[in-house]
Amino acid sequence: MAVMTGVIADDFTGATDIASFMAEQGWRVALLPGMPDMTQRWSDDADAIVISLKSRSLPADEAVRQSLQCYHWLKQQAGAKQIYFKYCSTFDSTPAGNIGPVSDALLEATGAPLIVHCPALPQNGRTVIHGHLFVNGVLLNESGMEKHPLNPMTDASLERLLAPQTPNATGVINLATVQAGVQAVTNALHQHQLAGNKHIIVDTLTEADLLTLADALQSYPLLAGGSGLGGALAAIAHPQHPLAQASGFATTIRAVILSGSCSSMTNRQVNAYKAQAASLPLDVARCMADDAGYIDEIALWALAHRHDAHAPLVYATQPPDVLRTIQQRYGEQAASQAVERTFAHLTIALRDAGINTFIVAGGETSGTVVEALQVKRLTTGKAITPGVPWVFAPEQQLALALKSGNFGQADFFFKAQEYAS
Ligand SMILES: Nc1ncnc2c1ncn2[C@@H]1O[C@H](COP(=O)(O)OP(=O)(O)O)[C@@H](O)[C@H]1O
Ligand SMILES: O=C(O)[C@@H](O)C(=O)COP(=O)(O)O
Repeated sequence: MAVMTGVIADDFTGATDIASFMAEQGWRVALLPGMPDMTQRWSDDADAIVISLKSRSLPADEAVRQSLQCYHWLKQQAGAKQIYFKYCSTFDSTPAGNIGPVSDALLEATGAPLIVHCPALPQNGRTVIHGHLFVNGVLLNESGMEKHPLNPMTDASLERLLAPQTPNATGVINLATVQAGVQAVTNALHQHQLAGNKHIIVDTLTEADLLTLADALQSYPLLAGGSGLGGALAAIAHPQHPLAQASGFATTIRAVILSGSCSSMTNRQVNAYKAQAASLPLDVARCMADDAGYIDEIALWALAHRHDAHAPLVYATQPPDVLRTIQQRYGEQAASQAVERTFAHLTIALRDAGINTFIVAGGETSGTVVEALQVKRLTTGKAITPGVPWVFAPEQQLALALKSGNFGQADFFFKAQEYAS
């Protein structure tokens, strides 16, 4: 079966985010965690296949290699007509990549004249005006994202952020043009193509702007950005399918919460939750020591709380000043790897002890957890909050909620459990 859109997502929360927005608009979405088997032909009915990689923070050449492998599979084995490179609505990247290098590799592979970048997600407060990214009306570099542990976003100009990541020329389609309608966008794209610009950033303020862009871009071979445009592509597509939301909760839900995001929203969510539920902070010194006894201790603690009214929370989440001290002591990469490794081992220990429901905060953290669980295929259920659906691994009988760092409100961890039924 030919698939309309093949999505290559650079992290796992991003994959469930775009899958959720597409499914809510009536698309049949297949969600594949990790790279598919290159020899396997796709034979199911799907409007979109979303592949989640954990490539956002990899060295650029490895991110490119994995993304291209997904691209070839999506084209050759699934017949995808359009390729969508899903990255973060806060443009998470560093001067080394990976948005520029992966986009350039996909440009070359597809032969597309240009790649359109639409990170905006107005429903969650991400907008782009004059090529500058805002989060809830605040410039990206003042939104808290400037303190991200792996990719601090210290500028809001998308052209300036892309410049060190690509040798190619960039351009912007401004809001006035987008709001002038589909033909104006089509003309502007043509002008950029004539000028030789390769990376075209589109301003987007509202849901209506997304629909205009989707209309203008529905047959474009190569798109990139957040989940907003993905949802809009599904919204304007025909035919629509009846909304089908999977459900796969175990009869007896045994849940834990693992939080590895240090975003400002996750800090609020952890603070709100730990005031009312059992919670355990990770000790990064012990994570660094990679001591198996530590994993057993945390797992036993979590299991002792599995019958509490609220699921136990294990968290590495820390406010920026504490995080800075930890990173200065151990190094950014080493500390983050130690924390991720601890979550991976803990996930396996908890799964082996009968935990069947994981609520996870943070994109890299979610990637670590899903990789540890060796999940092969996920189905998409109802959204707890925009961009965060429950997803299910039917073979392993697991339910997962993978929350992007800054998504949800302060009560997210409570709300996720209310939605588990
Ligand atoms: N206390 C901590 N000290 C050092 N690194 C941490 C700490 N807590 C989390 N991290 C690391 O920070 C990164 C957070 O990234 P991620 O999970 O993607 O969150 P977000 O979705 O907010 O970007 C992870 O690699 C995680 O292991
Ligand atoms: O586009 C988004 O904001 C999310 O889908 C996403 O990618 C979030 O990444 P993390 O905050 O690292 O989870």
